[in-house]
Amino acid sequence: MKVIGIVGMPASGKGEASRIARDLGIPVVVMGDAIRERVKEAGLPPTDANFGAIAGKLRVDLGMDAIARITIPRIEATGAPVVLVDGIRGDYEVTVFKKHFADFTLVGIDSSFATRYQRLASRGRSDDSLTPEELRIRDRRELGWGLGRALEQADCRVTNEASLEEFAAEIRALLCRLGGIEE
Ligand SMILES: Nc1ncnc2c1ncn2[C@@H]1O[C@H](COP(=O)(O)OP(=O)(O)OP(=O)(O)O)[C@@H](O)[C@H]1O
Repeated sequence: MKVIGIVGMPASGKGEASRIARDLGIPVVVMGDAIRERVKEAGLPPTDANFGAIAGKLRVDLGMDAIARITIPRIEATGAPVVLVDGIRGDYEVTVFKKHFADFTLVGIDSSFATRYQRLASRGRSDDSLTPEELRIRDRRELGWGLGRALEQADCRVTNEASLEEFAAEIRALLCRLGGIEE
């Protein structure tokens, strides 16, 4: 099984990369879904603060790599030859995946703060930050989990500063190459 991990700052384009993977027939396992399910089970509203609190608690209770360990069976359950994992937030998680999957490639996505803020403001998901200060807080929280160190471990980097079409074409070509899929 080939496993491709996607890592990037909030609103850098990970979700778009996942959508392109699905279009190519590559199943996508979103690490945040395990958190979303737990927030729902706890009867809490789906806010950024609640996702952060539950994710933080899992890491305190079960270790910094808890969410990666919870995600491994979900990846294996797809039984697919190539799987994309979205939502890596820390270097501990990268270590878990590298150790568990012999063929693991980490793709880093780079977008500037200004670009991410602009895109987030127009996305309007229930947990989207709407002020620059809130995005700064989200960035700091994720960097605190080791996101910067995870990005440094990326096997390849894609910049997402131009149009969605350009980004999509670059991601599609990369996923085909990594997954051994004909374009
Ligand atoms: N190159 C681009 N041009 C225009 N819009 C883009 C581009 N890349 C991403 N977007 C849009 O920016 C928003 C954020 O992108 P996306 O949801 O993929 O980020 P993310 O990294 O998954 O975010 P999060 O970390 O919050 O889950 C989305 O509405 C997406 O459609």
